[in-house]
Amino acid sequence: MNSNKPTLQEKIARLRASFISQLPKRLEEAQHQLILLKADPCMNRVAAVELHRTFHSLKGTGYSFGFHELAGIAGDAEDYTQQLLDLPDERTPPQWPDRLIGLLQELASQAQILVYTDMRKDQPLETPFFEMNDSSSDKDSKPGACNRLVYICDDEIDQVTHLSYQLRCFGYQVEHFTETQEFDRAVMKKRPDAVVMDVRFPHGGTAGTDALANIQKVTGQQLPAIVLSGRDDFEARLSAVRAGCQSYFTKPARPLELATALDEVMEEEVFEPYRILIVDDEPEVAQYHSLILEEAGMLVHELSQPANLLATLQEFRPDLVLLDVYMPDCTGQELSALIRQFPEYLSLPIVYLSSETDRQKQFSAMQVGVEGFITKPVIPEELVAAVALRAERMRSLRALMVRDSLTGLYNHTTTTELIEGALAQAKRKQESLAMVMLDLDSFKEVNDNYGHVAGDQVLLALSRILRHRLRTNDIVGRYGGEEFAILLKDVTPQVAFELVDQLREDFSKIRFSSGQQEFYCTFSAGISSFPFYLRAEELRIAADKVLYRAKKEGRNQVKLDDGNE
Ligand SMILES: Nc1nc2c(ncn2[C@@H]2O[C@H](COP(=O)(O)OP(=O)(O)OP(=O)(O)O)[C@@H](O)[C@H]2O)c(=O)[nH]1
Repeated sequence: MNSNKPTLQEKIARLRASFISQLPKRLEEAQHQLILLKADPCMNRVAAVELHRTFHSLKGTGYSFGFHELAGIAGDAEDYTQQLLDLPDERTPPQWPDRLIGLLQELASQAQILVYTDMRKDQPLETPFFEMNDSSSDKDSKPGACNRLVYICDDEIDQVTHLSYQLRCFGYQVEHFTETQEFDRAVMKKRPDAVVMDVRFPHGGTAGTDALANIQKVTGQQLPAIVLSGRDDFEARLSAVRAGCQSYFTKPARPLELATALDEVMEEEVFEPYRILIVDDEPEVAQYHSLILEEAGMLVHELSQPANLLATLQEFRPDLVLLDVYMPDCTGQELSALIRQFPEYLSLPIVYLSSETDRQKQFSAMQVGVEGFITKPVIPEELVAAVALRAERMRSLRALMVRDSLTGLYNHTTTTELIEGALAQAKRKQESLAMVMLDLDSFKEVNDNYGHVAGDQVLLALSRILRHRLRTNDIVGRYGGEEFAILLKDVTPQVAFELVDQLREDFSKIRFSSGQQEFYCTFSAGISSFPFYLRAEELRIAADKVLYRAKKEGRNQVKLDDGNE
């Protein structure tokens, strides 16, 4: 029996994901139709009708799935194509190809944003009896808003006040309690995203961890929690394990370490299922393996017709392919070789799932760049483990292509592409944008005085602040070594200035440590804006120029471009 039957929400989520994955292909087709259209001086009506249909379908499906931005552009394109179709040939305006090319470019930018967003999308939390914490929607709407809610429970008021202050600098919304009873009441009223709990309280040596264990017992749900305690003995640590706490820190608190641990416990709740493609000509066999993997939380697509493989790869975007070796139309070996003909699938893990036990035949079948061989009948746990391990590696590899490995922010190339896309969108919506170039001050000295590892901690802390304090639809990238590029959407230059200046102030108060030494760090930033500058490169140069001025005038400051540089 399949206990993992997808809910309606999950089915819709799958359909949305599939729509997103198909977008590049659809837009490619539209581009092809446009080329045909352009090639004919009298406008090829057949291609125009086809193009109209494509825009129409993108609009309809886009709205159905809630992609209003994309659907809006497709709607404009549809209207414009309809106007062209309604005109007699001799009255077609000369600028029509440019207008359509522009709209198509906007659609491509929008599609790119959706694809990236889809790669980093979170699953909603299931909190049936707690009041839903709606702070994430704040984050999307208000520039610079704090987001994730952390409860700190500790009876040492000085510790708590200082730690709350530092964690707020990292972008958490923090509430603190000095008594466990007060903490209990707050949790039942509003579930936090994570908890920092002390162990010892005046009324009990392990009263803090006991309170957490009790909440779990009463509600049946585990709160993501870490311990920060003055105790460092076996009993205290064991009580933390029993209360389900993921990390244990001893006082004094090191805010960056705690922020990192908090991120980890919160991220554990985010799970995007591995996407597995099973190619097997026997549907029942495919279904059986599919059930095992689905039971382990994976998303599985079964394919019995190898001829549909390429289309399926493109649409389903699997993290791994499980291939039967012997099929009537072609062999697994041939299919693997075919997959490897495409550069984009060179790193896609392929694993054979076959009843072939002859080691020699297995070995020769793997010569075409196949990762592994699992023999039927499978042991379910082994199948799940082998697939999960390889799929995870594929995920990490994909992330590497888009993100900077140290900070997890977008890398230089991705940042530049996303900024171009956002600019096209702002032009269409006639919204303002702010571009921020941000650079750590005297960072060489930090490395020289406290070591490269400490320098990396500073980079991590700054990226964490940027990620948490900016809205999810803002673009934050690591542009170079100690330089960051940020694009703030739909903000006036003044609002952008105030926001970045507040970040600067908060960041300057974060206490870093390296061995016994403690130090603080600052950054300088330059801001330029659209529509004052119309092109991405102009925006960057202008922001860079004022950043240079901020450095020259003493660092630890933000400068706003006024067009006079
Ligand atoms: N720890 C660490 N340091 C890095 C990384 N990338 C670049 N850096 C260092 O960043 C420093 C940048 O130094 P400079 O360009 O001289 O600038 P600065 O010392 O920050 O001085 P100003 O920008 O003028 O305030 C160099 O020492 C680089 O080695 C990294 O990933 N980790």
